[in-house]
Amino acid sequence: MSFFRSSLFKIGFPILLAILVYLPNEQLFTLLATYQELLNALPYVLLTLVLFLSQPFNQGSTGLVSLLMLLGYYVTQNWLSLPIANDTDRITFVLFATLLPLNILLIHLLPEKRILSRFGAAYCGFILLQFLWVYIALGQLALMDISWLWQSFIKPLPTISPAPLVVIILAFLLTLISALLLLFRGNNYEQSIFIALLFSSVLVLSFYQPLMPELCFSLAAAVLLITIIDSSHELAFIDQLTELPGRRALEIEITNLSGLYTIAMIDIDHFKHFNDTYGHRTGDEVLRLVAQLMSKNKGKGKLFRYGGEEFTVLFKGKNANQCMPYFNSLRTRVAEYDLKLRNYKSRPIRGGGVVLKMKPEQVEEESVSITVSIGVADSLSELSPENVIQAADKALYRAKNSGRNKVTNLRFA
Ligand SMILES: Nc1nc2c(ncn2[C@@H]2O[C@H](COP(=O)(O)OP(=O)(O)OP(=O)(O)O)[C@@H](O)[C@H]2O)c(=O)[nH]1
Repeated sequence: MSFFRSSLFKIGFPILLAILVYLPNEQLFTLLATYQELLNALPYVLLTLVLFLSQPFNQGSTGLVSLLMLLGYYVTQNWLSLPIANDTDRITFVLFATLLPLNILLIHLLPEKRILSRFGAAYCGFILLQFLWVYIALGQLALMDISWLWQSFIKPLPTISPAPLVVIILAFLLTLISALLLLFRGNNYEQSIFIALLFSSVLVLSFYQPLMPELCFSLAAAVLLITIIDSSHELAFIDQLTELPGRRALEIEITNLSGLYTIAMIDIDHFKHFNDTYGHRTGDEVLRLVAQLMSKNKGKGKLFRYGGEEFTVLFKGKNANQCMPYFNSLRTRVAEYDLKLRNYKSRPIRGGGVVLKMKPEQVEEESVSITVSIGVADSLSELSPENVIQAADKALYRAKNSGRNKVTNLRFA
């Protein structure tokens, strides 16, 4: 699951789709041509769906992206019908191919606010102004001889696109910028911007290929839809701090449990003391680190953040006895991990790993060790998953009372 949430996948998957669309495939085009009317309507349907979903799911930027894509698709269907023959058509295409990617990239600078708000109304006004400007500019240009433009620096690429090379390069450059932002910051709305820019660029590059607007806008909308659903799922079920599935995910998981399974409750020892000594922020980093350590050493178990400094591991198809080696090794790995706290008192706030921007001589290092207590129970002696969790909790209590840094199973205690 973490691979599908990685920036690499979020960038790689849309690129793969974009390449597939770009590669000419006669048979596919012939097949799709028979569904022309359906294909014409598909981007409108999908993008409107994304636009509406962005409101309750609080994904304002994705809403803005879908609004721009809707308008972009409308322009391709009504203002840019092929063949693009005269100067006005060409300049319309150049304006479309420049303004759409620029407006999409601009969303990076805007606040993440819902469309149905004063902000959304102001944004719609801003877009309307651009349409007005384009309308007036096109009217003026129609009265002038602008043929010289095509001979000089904005020469269109004759066979593949009505856009000049410089506009195509601009579109891909903006896509690259958004890919880098997505790679280094990884926010969900950045993925929406990247998807829209990528498919707009492919469209600008290959506008003369059959069904390109329909395919590019439909695919962009489909990936946006997946993104919006996935980020809502993430918000609901994934713990933001540790990036592990949270308590709600566990609750849903246990409603589907049956047969043989083992549940372990894992609690970091003396974490209150740790927080009091090193501060809450360092405590957060430690929680994240312990989560990573446990993810690497959980065997085939499924790990959840139960809440606070407590985690849960679920093993399906195994009894407690069979799982004990995993839990013992997990406990040992955490206890043996040499946790280095670097200048924790003056550490700046961070988003991911430990960030230090200090001269080496200013860095103070302190080694601390963290231990965990683990309580284990299985479905062999309990009636329901809730009972198994309660039994694991009791076992954890026993582990704490018998000195901590222990794995306890009440059946064998
Ligand atoms: N930094 C940080 N602290 C948290 C978080 N959630 C819970 N805590 C802290 O975890 C501590 C839990 O303390 P206790 O329940 O008393 O347990 P403990 O100190 O670990 O002691 P034992 O469990 O008995 O070993 C409290 O200080 C909470 O504030 C979190 O997300 N971040």
